[in-house]
Amino acid sequence: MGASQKDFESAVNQVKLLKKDPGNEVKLKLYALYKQATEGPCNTPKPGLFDLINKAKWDAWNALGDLPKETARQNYVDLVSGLRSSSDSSSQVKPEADKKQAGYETLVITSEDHITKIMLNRPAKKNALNTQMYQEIMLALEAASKDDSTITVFTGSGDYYSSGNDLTNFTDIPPGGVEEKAKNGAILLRDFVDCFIDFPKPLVAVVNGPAVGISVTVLGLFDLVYASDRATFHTPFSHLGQTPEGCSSYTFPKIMGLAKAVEMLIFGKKLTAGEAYAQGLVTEVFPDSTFEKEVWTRLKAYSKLPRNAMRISKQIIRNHEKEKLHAINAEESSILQERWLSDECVNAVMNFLSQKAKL
Ligand SMILES: CCCCC/C=C/C(=O)SCCNC(=O)CCNC(=O)[C@H](O)C(C)(C)COP(=O)(O)OP(=O)(O)OC[C@H]1O[C@@H](n2cnc3c(N)ncnc32)[C@H](O)[C@@H]1OP(=O)(O)O
Repeated sequence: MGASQKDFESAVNQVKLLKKDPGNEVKLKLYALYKQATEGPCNTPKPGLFDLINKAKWDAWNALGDLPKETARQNYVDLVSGLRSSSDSSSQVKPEADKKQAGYETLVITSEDHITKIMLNRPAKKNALNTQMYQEIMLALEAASKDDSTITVFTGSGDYYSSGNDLTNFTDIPPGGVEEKAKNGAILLRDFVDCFIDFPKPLVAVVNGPAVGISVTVLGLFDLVYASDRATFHTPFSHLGQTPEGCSSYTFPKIMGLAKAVEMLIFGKKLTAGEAYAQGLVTEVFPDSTFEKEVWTRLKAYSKLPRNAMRISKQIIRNHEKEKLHAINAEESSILQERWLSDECVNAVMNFLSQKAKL
């Protein structure tokens, strides 16, 4: 028998009493199930691109399609019951969690010296970007665009900057099947890259180690890229049956010339930090032993420069390309939507996952 209206109302009240913040992804699920259970299928207009929070909520609700109200009610009650037991058994907060700005699970965000630092924080997975991390980065960029920092910095925790798209993202197939998965992936990719195209303040990448895939391609949209001499830059798209994203099909030829861009984007040549510097993708390379110290000293000095002058200069430098970049992003995302359904891509991802499977 399904959950009664009383069970549902009691679950709604229990959510307010949870000891531990369940994180954005779970909150979105709760929101979507609540709306579906009380109002049925999503019936409101899609919020605008920059209304990130309401758009994330709308996407979550809309993704439930025609799920019956009774099933949504039951799923809501089950989800809350799971949260209650995990909240009760883990009320001892880990020290690491204390440091993180509330609401983020895959990032550590700090603000100091007028610098907002967004640190990718899944070191055990080489900071691979899972769906939650893409969403949290979009929220973090929106918040950073409005806070009182002058510059925003991305970096990675652990030995990698980022290993790119989390290939296990491909395994979580929704009820609508692989076509729906590919469609959702293309929407996520497009929204994600749009946030970088539109980011109004100077954006800096502190590339502390190897970078792969989308963590490399979006560097073409950053204003400064500082790299440790341990960093490498790798875009193995053909190996994965995939194609370039992050506007790199446009920015890379522009930055490094067609020949070198082709070597990276079609043939998957991995660049050292020195090579990436020589080709204009990296602003400056530092010895790993002094990387953090040198880079942060530099950035702290830059962060004292007048905020508005920097923002307006960025606008002048970047604005005339914005429309073009949005169009390129849309095109790259829609090509990838097709690619993700191809045998070439499916086989490459299966190959990675089966090699890594602990059998
Ligand atoms: C929705 C938007 C989509 C946008 C399109 C984006 C495209 C891209 O970004 S394409 C690039 C995708 N990335 C890759 O192909 C890299 C895959 N990973 C690797 O090749 C290797 O893991 C490595 C070279 C990055 C590191 O190798 P190694 O030093 O041997 O370390 P491990 O392989 O043992 O990694 C430790 C741990 O992390 C997991 N992991 C690392 N990267 C990924 C990843 N990209 N996706 C999923 N999982 C990843 C790895 O599986 C290990 O996990 P455990 O076995 O559970 O410890």
